[in-house]
Amino acid sequence: MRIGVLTGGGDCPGLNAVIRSVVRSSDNLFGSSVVGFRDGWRGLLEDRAMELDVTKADGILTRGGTILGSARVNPEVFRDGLETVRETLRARGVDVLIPIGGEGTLTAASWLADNGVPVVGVPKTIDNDIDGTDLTFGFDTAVSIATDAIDRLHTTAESHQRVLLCEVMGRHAGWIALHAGLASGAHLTLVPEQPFDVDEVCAMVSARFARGDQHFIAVVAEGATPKEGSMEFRVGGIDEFGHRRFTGVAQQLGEEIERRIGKEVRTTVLGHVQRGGTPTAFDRVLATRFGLHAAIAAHEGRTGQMVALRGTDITLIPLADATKHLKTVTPERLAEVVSFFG
Ligand SMILES: Nc1ncnc2c1ncn2[C@@H]1O[C@H](COP(=O)(O)OP(=O)(O)OP(=O)(O)O)[C@@H](O)[C@H]1O
Ligand SMILES: O=P(O)(O)OC[C@H]1O[C@](O)(CO)[C@@H](O)[C@@H]1O
Ligand SMILES: [Mg+2]
Repeated sequence: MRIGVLTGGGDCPGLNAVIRSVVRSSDNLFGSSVVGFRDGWRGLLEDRAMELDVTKADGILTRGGTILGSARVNPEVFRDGLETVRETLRARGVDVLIPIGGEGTLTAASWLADNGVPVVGVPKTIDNDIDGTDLTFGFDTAVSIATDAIDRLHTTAESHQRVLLCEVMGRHAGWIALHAGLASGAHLTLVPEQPFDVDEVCAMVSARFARGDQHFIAVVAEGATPKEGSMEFRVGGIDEFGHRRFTGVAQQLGEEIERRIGKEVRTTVLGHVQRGGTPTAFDRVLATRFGLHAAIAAHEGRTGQMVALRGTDITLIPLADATKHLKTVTPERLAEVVSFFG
């Protein structure tokens, strides 16, 4: 058999570990060859093929990023290219394609499956917002990086009796903010799932300083927004790939806090630091297991599916089910944080 593999959407620590695992297990268990397609779906539209073998996959387990490159392609352009995709796969002799990506890549994979292309999806994203899997690889790494950064912000904020806002990634889901906030003992966590009230934020800051505390740390997910009418908020429209353009919610909130209560605020935006570099041991293991089980599913003809972590087991779920909804932070999980720091 011949397997195709590509990485789509934003990169994520652990992508190379999946690629290595697909290559090794296809070779060792089934004697199959693997071809990679560079730069996400663009690789299939433009036949950017790259032969992969055990030697090429050597030493990439610990490397961040993706040796195949990644890209975003306008969804309409991709759908218009269905015949080209089929032709590329036929010409390269691919029996089953393994796309590794976030909700967009997996939605495209599900659509390909509906159109008769054999695929087995692998979920990736630091945002941890793919439904049907308990976790995605990359999330643990991103939370570790954010936690380390916030730990450091605590001491400098204390020294200057400042309010420090740390903006972390999380387009639609606040999982990184929630976990990094809990792990680092932040005083407030703002997530996209629950618009914040600036009056309440200012009241919390004032109350903390009034009782003699020396600093205030808030973790703000990049996708968080103020409640309607709560403050003036600059929005950035939609980019060519259908994603909201962010305009720096933490910076805007910081300016508003300074204006309202006169506390000195500093903002740190962690950005792509959260996505770069080597994956944690946890993410290496999860990515490796996903790659192995995706290769096995492909060889068993169990296509139209996505590998998923359920408890400690790797299972398969239909791509159509996994891409119906995003997995967002539940009110119960948010309540845990509020009850702790309130
Ligand atoms: N509804 C769709 N139909 C067809 N193709 C799609 C669809 N949604 C996304 N895609 C394709 O999948 C690509 C990757 O999607 P997207 O940019 O959302 O990244 P992702 O895989 O969700 O990863 P990230 O977590 O970084 O967002 C898109 O650039 C587009 O080519
Ligand atoms: O690297 P880009 O294309 O700016 O994408 C950033 C987005 O990708 C993610 O890292 C993963 O979905 C989000 O957290 C973030 O909003
Ligand atoms: Mg996406």
